[in-house]
This record gives sequence, C-alpha cells and structure tokens, in this order.
Amino acid sequence: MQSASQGPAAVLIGPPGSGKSTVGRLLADRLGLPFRDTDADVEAVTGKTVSDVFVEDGEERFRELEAQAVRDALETHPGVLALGGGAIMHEHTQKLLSGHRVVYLQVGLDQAVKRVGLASARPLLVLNPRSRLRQLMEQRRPIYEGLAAITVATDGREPEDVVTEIEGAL
Ligand SMILES: Nc1ncnc2c1ncn2[C@@H]1O[C@H](COP(=O)(O)OP(=O)(O)O)[C@@H](O)[C@H]1O
Ligand SMILES: O=C(O)C1=C[C@@H](OP(=O)(O)O)[C@@H](O)[C@H](O)C1
Ligand SMILES: [Mg+2]
Repeated sequence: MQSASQGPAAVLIGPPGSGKSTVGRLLADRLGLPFRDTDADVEAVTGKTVSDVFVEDGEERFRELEAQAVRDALETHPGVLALGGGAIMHEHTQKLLSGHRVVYLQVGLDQAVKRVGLASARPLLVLNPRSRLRQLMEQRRPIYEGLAAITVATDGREPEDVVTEIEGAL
C-alpha cells in the first residue's frame, strides 16, 4: 500500500448499490483497519435512521449532517471510509476529497437496481427506483469520475473480488 501522510486508507464513492458499504467493510477487515460509513455516522449523531432524517428533517438537513460526517472522518479516520452515494454532490466535500485515496465503485443500472432491491430502504429510491437511479447515476457519473484515483468495475463480481482489486491498486 502507498504511504499517506494522513487521512483514510481508502474512501469509497459510487452510486447506491455499487457496494461501498459492503466492500468497504470487507476491505477494512482485509487491511486490519477500522471501517466507517457516513450514513452510520449520521444515524449515530441524530439517533435516527437515514430514512427518518429525510422524512422528518428533509434532504437538505441530511446533506448538512452528511457533509459534517465526511469532514470529520477525512480528518480523523485512519481506516476505510464509505460515503453515501450523494455525498459527492456537496461542493466543499468535492474539494476536501482531492488528494485522498478515492476509490470509485462502478455499477451498471441493471445490477444497481437488483442490489438496491435487496438492501434496506433508501429514501430517494422509494418511488420508481429504476428511473430515479438512472437519473442519479447520469447526473453524478462525471463527478465520480473526476474524483476517482482508482476506478473498479463491480458488475458480475463478488465483493471479495472487488476488494482484491482495490487492495492491489492501493
Ligand atoms: N459485488 C457485489 N455483487 C453482488 N451483490 C453486491 C455486491 N456488492 C454489494 N452487493 C449487495 O448489494 C446491496 C447493496 O450494497 P451496499 O454495500 O449497501 O451498497 P452501497 O453502500 O454502495 O449503496 C447489498 O445487499 C450487498 O450485499
Ligand atoms: O445516493 C444518495 O443520495 C443516498 C445514498 C444512500 O447511501 P448508499 O449510497 O450507501 O446507498 C444514503 O446516503 C441516502 O439514502 C442517500
Ligand atoms: Mg452504503
């Protein structure tokens, strides 16, 4: 692994269903480092689920809390950090990410729809998950690409295999 002066060993970005939370935890285990997920941080700070924060406080408030969680983690977390899929839309977060080991997990629309269907509720994808996902992925793709230091395709691959590729690239 490359040595870094500071910051997380890897920061995972990508759309919902790309596997950031799953692959991030496995990568941290593999590296023997702690794992952190900004969605879990927001839940810990608010004492609510991400869905409840969206419904009760609104998306704007969620984005503020998320940006704060990213800022804290980039300063203090030495392990693997998974961001929520939309965290990179925040302009200050984009600036903060430059210089970090940002790993972009790519996923195609079909796979993302399948994976999200299997996972817990995502408030943005409750209605019309396929068309919402397509819209989010098209809007965000240039940003994910622009921030990525390492890009890994995940379609048709097991999480363990994705982890092995990231480990080799770090
Ligand atoms: N490479 C993969 N192949 C198959 N299923 C996956 C893969 N990566 C993640 N999953 C599954 O997809 C769902 C969403 O994964 P998750 O890690 O929550 O994604 P994200 O955090 O990027 O939204 C979970 O059920 C997870 O087990
Ligand atoms: O893409 C998004 O805007 C979101 C993605 C979710 O995280 P995952 O990408 O881990 O699903 C979560 O932060 C929230 O539901 C909003
Ligand atoms: Mg996640």
